[in-house]
Formats: sequence, C-alpha cells, structure tokens
Amino acid sequence: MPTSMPCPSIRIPIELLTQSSFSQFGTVIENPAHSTLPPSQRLPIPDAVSANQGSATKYLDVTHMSNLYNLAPSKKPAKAVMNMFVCAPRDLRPHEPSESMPSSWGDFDFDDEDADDSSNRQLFDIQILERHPFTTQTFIPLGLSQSDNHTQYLVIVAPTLPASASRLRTDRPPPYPTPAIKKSKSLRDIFARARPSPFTNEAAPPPSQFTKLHPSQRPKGPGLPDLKNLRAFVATGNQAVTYGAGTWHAPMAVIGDRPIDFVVVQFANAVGIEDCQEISLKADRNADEGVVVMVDSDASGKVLVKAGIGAVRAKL
Ligand SMILES: NC(=O)NC(O)C(=O)O
Repeated sequence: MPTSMPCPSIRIPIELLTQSSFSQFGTVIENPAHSTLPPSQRLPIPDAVSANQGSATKYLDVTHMSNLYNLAPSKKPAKAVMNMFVCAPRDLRPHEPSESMPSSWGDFDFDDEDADDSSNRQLFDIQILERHPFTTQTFIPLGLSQSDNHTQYLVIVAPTLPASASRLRTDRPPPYPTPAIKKSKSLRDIFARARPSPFTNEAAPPPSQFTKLHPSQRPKGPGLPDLKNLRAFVATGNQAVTYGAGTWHAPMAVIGDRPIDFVVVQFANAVGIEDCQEISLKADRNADEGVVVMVDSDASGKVLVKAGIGAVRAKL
C-alpha cells in the first residue's frame, strides 16, 4: 500500500452521529435514556439489568471490542491498553466556493450558495486517514455535556475499497488480518463445497459466516479508503465511539474552543505497522482541493447537521 493516495476534490456535509447511521463503521456508546432521536429512529435498547443494590441500571455489551492480533504476522500478543488523548481544536479555513464534488452519502443537495445566511461555514481539510487492522478503538470523551455547543468532535470514517481497486503504485502491502485457509482433507469435503450439493438436496448458497456479526465487526479487507463515500459525523458530548477493527478514520477532530480529553481503549502489541497504518491524502494534480468537511455552525457556534437524520436544510 502506498503511504499517500491521490484524491479528487470532495466536499462532505456533516451528519448526526447515531448508531444506525454509524453501524458499518463501529458503535456509538450512549445512555439510551438521553437519546435526542425521535422514537421511530432509535435502535432497540441494549439488554439491561439492575445492579448495585437496585441503584443502577447496567446496560450490557454496549460496544464490541475485537482483538485480532492472533492473525498478525508478528504473532506478538497484544494487551488491552487505555491511553488518554488530549485533542486540541482543529484549524478550520474560511469557506470558499469550489468545483468540488459532493460525497455520495446523505441526501445533501450540494450547492454552496445554499448555505444559510445565518450559518457560518468553515472548511476542515482531511490530510490523513488511519486504521488499526487488528483492534477496535474506543474514544470516551471526559467532561463534555450533551448541551456543550462550544466544544464538539467530528468522527470521520470511510468504507474500504475492494483490494482489487486498491492497487496503486503498490509498495509491499501492510499487514492485514488474514485467517488461515483450512485445506480440505477429503474428496467428500471438496464435493461438499459444490452447489447444488451431491449429498443433499440443498441448492442455496451457504450462509455467509459473517452475517451473524454486527456490521462493524465484519472484515473490512485490506483495501484503501473509499474517499467518495467518506462520512463525517458530529457527536454530542455524551457519546463515546468505537471504530471497528480495520475501519479507516481521520485522527480525532475537535471543533470549538478548548481541547477534549478522551480515554482511548484498544488492544496493542507495540509493533508499529500492526497497531496503526496511515495514509496521507494528496489532492490530484487537477484538483483544486482534496477531501474537505464542510463545518456549518450557528450563531452560538453549534455545529449544524446538514445531511441524514436531523439535517437542517438551508432552503426547505
Ligand atoms: N483516532 C485518532 O485520533 N488517533 C488514533 O486512532 C491513534 O491511534 O493515533
């Protein structure tokens, strides 16, 4: 995989971070009692039990944690680690109209002139994406309230392109989880894979071994990030987020007045290229900018949602 990737000019509107919109990338951790979504758009509440002599509600399995380091080439075992990231607010640049294409996500009617006069649009240039192929990574903000409009964070993620579409000027690809392929031992095993099966009347294809997994836990593959389908979500202060293993994401982007402290929970084995793989995004020669998130905010500084659920549209 190259360490940098050329990109067309793309502008991305901001969506609200919800479990359903984020599902393929990871999980959103929040107290379901504080959800701001209309009931019809909420996912089922996680299983809960009473705890602490009845004084607490304990929601079970609120996020998925994966440790795939047994598939890492080094075979070096990982341990669970908790780090703290103190993330400073990012520099935004002033809005300028552009010929950039819209991302293909959301129902955004891309027209820069649509920006509401009362809202302020600034631009965040995404320069780098990274992934942790062998581990989930959970960011838990400390000390932010749901109503804090002055300090928010963006969760920026991209699906993974098929490996066949990812061969640029290929250097040696970085390590990626590849389960060992079991060799068939007998002719019966070999024929059993044929459909329709010679041993049964069943003609349907075998169920995928992945369908039972949460979408965020399904293997992403070793490919490059799919920049045209990159998405940017704004989180409220009482949400934590888990990136599924191998999910391409931008380093955490804080918007606002002050840094946010995040406790970050993941597995790591201290082999650099197995813990974190980065790719920098370089605007194509013909592109006037690279991949850009449009950060619209209201007079109080609150980031506005412009695509998907809860979008505030400039013209209705
Ligand atoms: N996401 C983020 O801000 N950073 C990382 O994932 C990291 O491990 O550096």
